[in-house]
Amino acid sequence: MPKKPNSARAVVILENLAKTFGDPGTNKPVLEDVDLKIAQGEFVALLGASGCGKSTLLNLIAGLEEPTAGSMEIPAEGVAFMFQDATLFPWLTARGNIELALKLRGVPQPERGQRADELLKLVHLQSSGDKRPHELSGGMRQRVALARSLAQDKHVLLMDEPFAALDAITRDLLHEELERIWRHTGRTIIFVTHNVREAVRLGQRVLLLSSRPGKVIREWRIDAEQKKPEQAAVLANEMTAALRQEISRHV
Ligand SMILES: Nc1ncnc2c1ncn2[C@@H]1O[C@H](COP(=O)(O)OP(=O)(O)OP(=O)(O)O)[C@@H](O)[C@H]1O
Repeated sequence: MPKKPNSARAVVILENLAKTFGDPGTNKPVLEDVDLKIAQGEFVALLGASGCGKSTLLNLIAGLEEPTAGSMEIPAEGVAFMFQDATLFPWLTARGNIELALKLRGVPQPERGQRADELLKLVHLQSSGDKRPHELSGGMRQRVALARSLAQDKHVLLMDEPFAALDAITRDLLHEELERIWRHTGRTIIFVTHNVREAVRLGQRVLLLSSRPGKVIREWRIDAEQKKPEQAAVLANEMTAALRQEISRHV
C-alpha cells in the first residue's frame, strides 16, 4: 500500500511555475504561479476545462516543454508518460512494443522476454502478447500502453486522459485495473482528466485548474469513505459546480 500522502516526501515540486507560448510580451500565459507538491506514492487527478493547460503542465513535468518562469523538482531518473492514444508501433506485437521500451531502458535481451511477460500479466493480457495493435480492442491497446509505460520503470507516471476515448464499461474496468496496479507498484501518478467521476474514482487528491491563466484554484482530498457511491456522487456534483463556475467565469 502506498504511504499516506501527508507522511510521504514530495517527489514532484513545482514553484511559481509559468508557461507562455510565443512572445510573453503579447501572448497571455497558459499557466501562471502553479505551486504544487506531490507526495511519493500519491495519486493526483488534475481536473480542468478544455484548453486550461492540463497537458501543458504534464509536458512541463515531463521535460517536453520548458517553463517560462518558476522552478521544478522532479526525480533525477525522469518520469514515464502515457497518452490518450496508445501510439503503439503497428508492426510490433503487444509483447514487442513492451520489449522495445525495455530495450530503450537498457534491459539486456535475455531478461526482456520474461519482464515483458510479467508486465503483460500485470495488465491481464498474458494471452494476447503475440497480437498486433490492430488485432486488439481500444481497451486492450491502452493496457499495452500502460504496460509499456510501466516498462520504463520510472517512479512517477504521468497519464494524459488515457481512457478518454474508451466506452464507459471498458473505462470502469480500466479504473479498477489502474487502481490495482497503482497499489501493487506504489507509483506516484498524476492523471489528467476532464471527467469529474473519473477524478473522484481514482484520485486521492483532485486539483482543479483555472483557465487562462491556469493555476490550481481548488483541491479536494478524497479518502476511501468518500469514494463510496453516495458520497462520491455528492463530491462529483460539487466538483462539477466548481468546474462550471470556472468555465462561465472564463467565458
Ligand atoms: N505548442 C504550443 N504552442 C502554442 N500554443 C499551445 C501549445 N501547446 C498548447 N498550446 C495552447 O495552450 C493552451 C492549453 O493547452 P493544453 O493542451 O495544455 O490544454 P488542456 O487543458 O490539456 O486541454 P484539453 O483538455 O482540451 O486537452 C491552449 O490554448 C493551447 O492552444
